[in-house]
Amino acid sequence: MSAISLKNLDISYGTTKVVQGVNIEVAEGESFALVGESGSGKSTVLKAIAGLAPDWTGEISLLGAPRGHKVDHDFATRCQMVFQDPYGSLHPRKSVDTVLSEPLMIHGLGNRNARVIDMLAAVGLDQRFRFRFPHQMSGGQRQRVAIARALMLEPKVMLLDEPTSALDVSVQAEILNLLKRLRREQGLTYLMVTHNLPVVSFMCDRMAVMNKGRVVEIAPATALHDGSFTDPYTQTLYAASGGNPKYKETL
Ligand SMILES: Nc1ncnc2c1ncn2[C@@H]1O[C@H](COP(=O)(O)OP(=O)(O)OP(=O)(O)O)[C@@H](O)[C@H]1O
Repeated sequence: MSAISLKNLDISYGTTKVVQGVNIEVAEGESFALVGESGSGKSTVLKAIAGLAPDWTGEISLLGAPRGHKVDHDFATRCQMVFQDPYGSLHPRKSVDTVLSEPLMIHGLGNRNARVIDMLAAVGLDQRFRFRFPHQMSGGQRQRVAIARALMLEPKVMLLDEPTSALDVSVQAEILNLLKRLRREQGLTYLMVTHNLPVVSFMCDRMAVMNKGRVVEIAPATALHDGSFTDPYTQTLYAASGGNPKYKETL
């Protein structure tokens, strides 16, 4: 069974179709990247899976269960999204404790204190961060909180939309290492949007390359070591990236 299955997915904003005929199967436990230039439709695919893009046709399934078009709370417990900008995704007037407790309150789940304490530790934040507000934290610390919030309901699938591109390079490496560790420890599946090929090389097993709303190639991330791509657009993208620079593993 696939963790994420997209079949003949078309997505429109109004009368404009921005994603066409996307077919992707992400295996359980896999880390899969969506890459491509700005405007190619990567984030829109994630939004449709998360229920944030209203106008889509085709099939979206998560762990074997099809997604409908309505808000689906059960879906939210299995799949969560982390956004690029931790400022935007955290409410400025809510403490970390509130931000982390909310998903459990919404879903009527107990043991909030224990779970908040555990998740802060899991994302490498000291317990004193529990009663801080977003403006009292660095960008990297805010992104750790956003990741902790996404994990509060113990989802199996994480949708990561450029989760490190708003951070400076050394902090990017810290967050990528954190995501890598969490995936291993919690058996997570990742679908990650990025335009950064070194991130794919470091984090992902496979990648789909998007151009103008379509998937033009699906390749193993190891193709980034030798440039063995078949599609001309992918080859151009790879050449423009200057080869295969790397992030350092710190675990
Ligand atoms: N809310 C919206 N309303 C109308 N058009 C939109 C909306 N959001 C995105 N689009 C359009 O859909 C297309 C795909 O956008 P999308 O954000 O998915 O691209 P992307 O590949 O993720 O780009 P980037 O890397 O810059 O985030 C673009 O042409 C964009 O202008």
